[in-house]
Amino acid sequence: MIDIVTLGPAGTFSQLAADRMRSLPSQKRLSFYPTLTKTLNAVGEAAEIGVVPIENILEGVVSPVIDAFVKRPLQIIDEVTVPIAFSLIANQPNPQQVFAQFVAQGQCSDALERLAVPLTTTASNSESLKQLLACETPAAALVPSHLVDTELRQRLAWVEDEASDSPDNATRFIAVTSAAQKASPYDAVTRYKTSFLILDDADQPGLLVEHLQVLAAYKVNLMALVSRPTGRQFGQYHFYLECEGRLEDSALQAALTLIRLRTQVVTLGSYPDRR
Ligand SMILES: O=C(O)C(=O)C[C@]1(C(=O)O)C=C[C@@H](O)C=C1
Repeated sequence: MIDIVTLGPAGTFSQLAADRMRSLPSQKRLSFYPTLTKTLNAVGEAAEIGVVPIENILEGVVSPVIDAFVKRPLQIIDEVTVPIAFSLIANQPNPQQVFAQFVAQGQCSDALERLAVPLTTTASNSESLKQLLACETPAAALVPSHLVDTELRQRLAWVEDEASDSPDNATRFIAVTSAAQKASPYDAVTRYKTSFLILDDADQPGLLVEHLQVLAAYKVNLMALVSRPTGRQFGQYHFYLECEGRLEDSALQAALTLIRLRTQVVTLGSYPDRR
């Protein structure tokens, strides 16, 4: 039995993602951690694999995950995209506050604006439901629609389904293992992608352009480029990149070797492209 950690409590979209991640065995033991940082810290310690969100189609990258990679690089071994549907629910007719997870707030901004009550930020969407159920004063919560079953509906004052800003809302999740563990073997028919970090330790004019020109010269197709502040000085950034292909591909290898001459590159693994 393989041990997997993800964001809890049970019922998060992260749990759905762990259940749907193709390369993970169906026989697995899932443990839940209260925050994304704690989940990632448990990988390689309490569990072999972690499942975390990396990008939402409306909100962009999940910054705590990218920032955690800068501190401790893990290996991405697989990804899955999960459609995200939210319901806004209330325990009594006139809610005076609303519980909502920090990433979910940005995905349901219209519904929250219409409700116009103070927000209490939670660490996960299941936590928002838990807090609402424990609340005795009139309150609302933004919760995953798959958690609002018939029994819960009967206990609520009202339910607004389709609370996302877009019906196309979706989040991409990744499965990560500690760098010491080996990723699953490659096969010839699967399309792969590779993630890596370029760490800013030599800020100078044109540095990013030069790195991108190297990738272009070797015909490495970029799929994502995200900057995150280093937290040390304004204007200093780390970059998270995704590109087509595997680390073993000679073009990507050559490009990264050249980029490494100028700055620090941290590879985060090659894994199946499940778009
Ligand atoms: O709270 C959850 O249900 C999660 O799985 C976390 C998370 C995230 O942080 O991105 C995942 C998907 C949704 O986009 C919103 C929240």
